[in-house]
Amino acid sequence: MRYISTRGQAPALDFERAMMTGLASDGGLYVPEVVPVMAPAEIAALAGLPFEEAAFRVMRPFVGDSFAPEEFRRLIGAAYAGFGHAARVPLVQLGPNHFLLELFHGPTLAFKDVAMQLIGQLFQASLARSGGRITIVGATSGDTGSAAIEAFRGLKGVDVFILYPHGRVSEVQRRQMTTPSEANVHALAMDGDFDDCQAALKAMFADRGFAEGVALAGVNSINWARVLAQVVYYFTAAVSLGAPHRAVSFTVPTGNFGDIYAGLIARRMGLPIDRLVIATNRNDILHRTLLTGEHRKEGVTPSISPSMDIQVSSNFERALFDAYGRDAHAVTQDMASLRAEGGFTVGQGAIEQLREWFASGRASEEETAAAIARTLATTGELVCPHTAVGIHVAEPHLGEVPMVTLATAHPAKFPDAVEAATGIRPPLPPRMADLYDRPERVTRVPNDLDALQTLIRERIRP
Ligand SMILES: Cc1ncc(COP(=O)(O)O)c(C=O)c1O
Ligand SMILES: N[C@@H](CCOP(=O)(O)O)C(=O)O
Repeated sequence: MRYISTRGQAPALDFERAMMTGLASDGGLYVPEVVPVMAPAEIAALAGLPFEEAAFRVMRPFVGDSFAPEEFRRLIGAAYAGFGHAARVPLVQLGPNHFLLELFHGPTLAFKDVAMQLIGQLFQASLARSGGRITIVGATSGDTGSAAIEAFRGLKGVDVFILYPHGRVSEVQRRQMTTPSEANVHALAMDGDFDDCQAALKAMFADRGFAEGVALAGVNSINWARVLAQVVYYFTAAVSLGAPHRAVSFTVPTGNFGDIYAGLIARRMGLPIDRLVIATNRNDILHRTLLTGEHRKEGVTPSISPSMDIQVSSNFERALFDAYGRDAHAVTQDMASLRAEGGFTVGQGAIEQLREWFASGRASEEETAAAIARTLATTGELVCPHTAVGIHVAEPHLGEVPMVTLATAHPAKFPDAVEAATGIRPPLPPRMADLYDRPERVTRVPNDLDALQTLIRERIRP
């Protein structure tokens, strides 16, 4: 299995090298040259399997020779052993044909753990083979950072630097990133918003001297392995609702577009997904793009679903590449316009294709809060604000086909928003009960590439 860049200039790589490389050297994102298809019988055979075995079967064709089957099985087992639910990603019924897919039973209480725990295992296995060391730099609006720190804290041969927008993550998210005491963890509170953090990260990859000098690695969803691990739960959820004999729809709270792109891959692999609905908060560039065909960023506006306060959605590039019929030149031009002019018009054929693949909607702040309150009143479920965005957007699509809304974080990560909407302050799980007592360790950093690179060079350990 080979991976190619959406910009067409970087060398094609195998799974392991694409994973360890992160962003392609031409600035593009790696995608599989060919998406493997699962036959209906293979999909049906996933029913009733433990999550780990289903994960192995869904991901295995993408991995090629990078990991031997038994090693890959063992790494998957280790990744999910610490999840707090036997099903790993359980489905909960909200209404007659509406289900929540709870993706927050991992160690840091957000869906990012599902992929990050696996990536941690895969990176360790790869580094043990090569004997190398790496510098992970991640950009986060709150959840990727804590998941990455949890997956890589204390590991030999790895330093992990996390850039988060100062003052724009929840207190729980911040403390999850600033309280780990391991010397290889570096929480950096940057002036700016998430888009600035992600732009700084991409600029570090573009500076090949820096990237090679520090052995830069990325664990955001720019990394194909992140997307791949997220494909799995579309299969497990759909199969438990009757796929492949019956189609299932999904609504996905969306920011950086990694999670919903994983859904597109699942559909392309043969999973009968009817609607794939993008749910955005007030930072609604993706919804506007589908409505108007204009992909134009406005400033990021803080919201009560802060992890989705994103206007430059990295993985949209992967969807565009596919929508343009894999025309790397068209993607490269659009990305240049996004950088230079703040936006571009999606080509006519491509926008029609995207509208065929995705539906979309947005939730205002009031609608998000109302969805939290309404869900509690009608179902007894307390949901996080990101999940509430999904529920609000999913509701008009409810009908004959079962709808699965992705519950992307635990409500206790966002206690202020949940309490404001319901009067209930969700408690942290007992293992995190002392989070507010642990000392914090964080460095304030400017939005300045040179300063960031200097700090990283000085901090990395041999
Ligand atoms: C809790 C939560 N929900 C939804 C999202 C959106 O996911 P994605 O970036 O894959 O679109 C994120 C992060 O972006 C998140 O942390
Ligand atoms: N919401 C994310 C933003 C980064 O997303 P990623 O999937 O590209 O890592 C976060 O919580 O950091």
